[in-house]
Amino acid sequence: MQTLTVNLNERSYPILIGENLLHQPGLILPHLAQKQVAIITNTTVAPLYLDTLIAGLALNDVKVIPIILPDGEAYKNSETLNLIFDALLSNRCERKTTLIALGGGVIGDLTGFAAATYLRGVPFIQIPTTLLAQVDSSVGGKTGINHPLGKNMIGAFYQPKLVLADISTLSTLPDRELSAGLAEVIKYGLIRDLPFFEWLEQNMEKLMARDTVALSYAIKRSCESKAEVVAADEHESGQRALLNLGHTFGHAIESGMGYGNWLHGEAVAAGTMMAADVSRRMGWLDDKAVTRIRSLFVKAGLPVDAPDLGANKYLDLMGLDKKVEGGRIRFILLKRLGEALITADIPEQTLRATLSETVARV
Ligand SMILES: NC(=O)c1ccc[n+]([C@@H]2O[C@H](COP(=O)([O-])OP(=O)(O)OC[C@H]3O[C@@H](n4cnc5c(N)ncnc54)[C@H](O)[C@@H]3O)[C@@H](O)[C@H]2O)c1
Ligand SMILES: O=C(O)C(=O)C[C@@H](O)[C@H](O)[C@H](O)COP(=O)(O)O
Ligand SMILES: [Zn+2]
Repeated sequence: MQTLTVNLNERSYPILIGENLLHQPGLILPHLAQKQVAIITNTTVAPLYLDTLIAGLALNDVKVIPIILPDGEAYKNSETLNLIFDALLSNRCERKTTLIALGGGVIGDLTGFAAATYLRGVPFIQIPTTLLAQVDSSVGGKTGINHPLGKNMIGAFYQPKLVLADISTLSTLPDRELSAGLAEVIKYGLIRDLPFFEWLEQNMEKLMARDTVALSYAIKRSCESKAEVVAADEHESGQRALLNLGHTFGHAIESGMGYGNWLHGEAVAAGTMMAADVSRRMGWLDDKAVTRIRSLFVKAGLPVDAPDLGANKYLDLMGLDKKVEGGRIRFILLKRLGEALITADIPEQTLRATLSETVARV
C-alpha cells in the first residue's frame, strides 16, 4: 500500500492506494468521529462491494446505515441530494456520523456536498471505485451537483478525512469507464508533467490491459499531482484552474448532449482536443504535438471529435462556466506539451473556427 498526503494544515488527509483495501476496516476506523457511519453508494456498486465494507465495519462494532441511490450522471442533482438528507434525518444521523462515499465521481461529489451541508457539516470519507474517481474526483474537496443549465453549478469546497483507493475494485469496471478515467490521467501529463505524458505514450497498452503495476503507478502519479495543486491553491484562485483543461468545452458537451450521454472523461477528451486546436491556432502547439495528444486519447479508447452542437450553442453553454469573469470565458490552453495556461484573450473568430471545424459531422 502507498500513502500520500494532501497537505492542508489541520485539514490534511491521507490517500491510501493499494489492493484489497476494502477488506481492511482497520484503515478506516481511526478516521471515524464515532462508531456510526452512513455509506452512500448506488444500485450498481452496492451488489459488488457494499457487503464487504459493511461486514468489516460491523465486526468492529460500527453501526452502518446504507443509502443506495439510483446510478448515473443524470441523478447528480438536487432530488438525489434530498434522498440522502431524507435517509440521514430519518436515521437520526448526528454531527459525528461519518458519511462514506462508495462509488465513482457521481457518488463522491453528491456525498461530499451532502457532508458539507448536512447539519452544516459532518465528516466524510471517499472510497472511490472508478479509475476516474481514484485519480481525480475523490481528491481535493470539490463537491456538488449539476443544474439543468450547467455542470457542477451548485457545490462547496469540502475536504474528506480520508481517501481509500482500492485498486482491486477496478477489476469490475466496464472498459468504457476505464477509458473515461484515463482522460483525467492524461490531463496531468498535459498540464504539468511531460515525463508522465511520455510514460503514458509508452505504457497505454498496459493500462488498457489493466496491468496492476502500471495502473498503480498512474494512480499514484495522478494523485501526487492533484495533491500538490490542491495544497497550493485549495479554492481555485490560481493554478488549480489548470486542472480544468478540456472542461470548459467538455462540460458544454455533457450538458448540451444531456447528462450521461457522454461520460465526463469522454467529454474531457474531446474538449481537450478542442483546447489543443485553439492552442495550435494561437501558435503555441505545432501539428506534431496535436497529433501526439490525439493519438494518446485514441489509444486510450476515447473520442477525439466533439459533437456538432453549433458554435453559438457552445458559446452559450460555455458562458455559464465557473471560470467566467466579467462575462469573459477564461480558457485553459496548452503553451506546450506539459505546460498549461489560463487566458481570456482568444479572438472570437479563432474560437468559432475551432468550434465549427473540429467537430464530428453526423
Ligand atoms: N470533484 C472533482 O474534483 C471531480 C473530478 C472529476 C470528475 N468529477 C465528477 O465525477 C463524475 C464522473 O465520475 P465517474 O467517471 O467515476 O462516473 P460515475 O460515478 O458515474 O461511475 C461510472 C459508472 O461506473 C459504475 N461503477 C463504479 N464503480 C464501479 C466498479 N468498481 N465496478 C463496476 N462499476 C462501477 C458506476 O455505478 C457508474 O455506472 C462526474 O460527475 C464529474 O463531474 C468530479
Ligand atoms: O479538482 C479540480 O479542480 C478539477 O477541476 C478537476 C476536474 O477534473 C473536475 O471535473 C471538476 O469537478 C471540475 O470542476 P468545475 O469547477 O469545473 O466544476
Ligand atoms: Zn474532470
